[in-house]
Amino acid sequence: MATPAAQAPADGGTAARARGLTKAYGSGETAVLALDSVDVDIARGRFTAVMGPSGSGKSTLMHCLAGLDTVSAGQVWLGGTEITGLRERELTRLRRDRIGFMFQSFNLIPTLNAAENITLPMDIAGRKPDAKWLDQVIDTLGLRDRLKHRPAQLSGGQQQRVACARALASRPELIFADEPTGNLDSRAGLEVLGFLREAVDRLGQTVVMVTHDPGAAARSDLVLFLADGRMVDRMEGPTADAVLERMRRFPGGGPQPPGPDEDGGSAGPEED
Ligand SMILES: Nc1ncnc2c1ncn2[C@@H]1O[C@H](COP(=O)(O)OP(=O)(O)OP(=O)(O)O)[C@@H](O)[C@H]1O
Repeated sequence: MATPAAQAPADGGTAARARGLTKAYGSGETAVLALDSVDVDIARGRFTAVMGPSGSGKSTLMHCLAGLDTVSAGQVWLGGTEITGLRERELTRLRRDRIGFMFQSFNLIPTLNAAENITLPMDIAGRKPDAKWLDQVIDTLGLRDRLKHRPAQLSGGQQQRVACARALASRPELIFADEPTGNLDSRAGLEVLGFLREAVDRLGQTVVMVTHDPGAAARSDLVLFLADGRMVDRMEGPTADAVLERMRRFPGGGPQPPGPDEDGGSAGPEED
């Protein structure tokens, strides 16, 4: 089926929307259909997790929703703006002004201190941060006494908190977090998830997080499940056990939880 026409895009309650989103890599015999006609609505002011087996298309979905990758077919809107079809220059500006990013590797600049890292994207854009908002973000993330520290002088969890503050600094319409706890031990990971949760609950932000960790997904409001490039299920009000159980039903056995004696076993029964 052809993708639907560019009709009324996002309503007030939708931060991002995709219709018929299709992404193929390569061509001919080596072509991979990473996303196969995905329809998705990301609700404003909510914390949405994206899960699925390895290779199911989670990162590709995030990249296409964030305008980091082109689509093969279908349409994507950020708020009321259709981003499919925008030129690279417009996309760069849109990403800079309207989206915040957090990655597994914190991507901080080693020579800048925490405060400078937090405001760097805005500095590059020539925009002045809203001082009141920035104060609120810094206090929410507990970074007040770390602002003069450079990344090497911070723990992994603190570095990810700085990355979180950087993503929040411009008060973006949408924050994309790709495995934000992937490089953290379980305690620091839980802390960062707590801050993302607070960013949604206290600061009214919208977060989309790709994760392999059922415990992390349990902090979200809604889990979307991808398999073979298709949106196959959704779970409101997830618990770690329910997510783990759902993942186990995928062929191949679901997520890759850490080993029993490693940190990060947040899929355990104590976690919720
Ligand atoms: N640049 C690329 N070139 C070719 N194939 C790609 C490329 N990026 C992703 N793919 C393929 O697209 C499919 C989806 O990949 P994607 O990284 O989105 O999955 P994922 O669910 O995020 O996986 P993981 O959980 O392992 O990170 C996979 O089969 C992958 O091999």
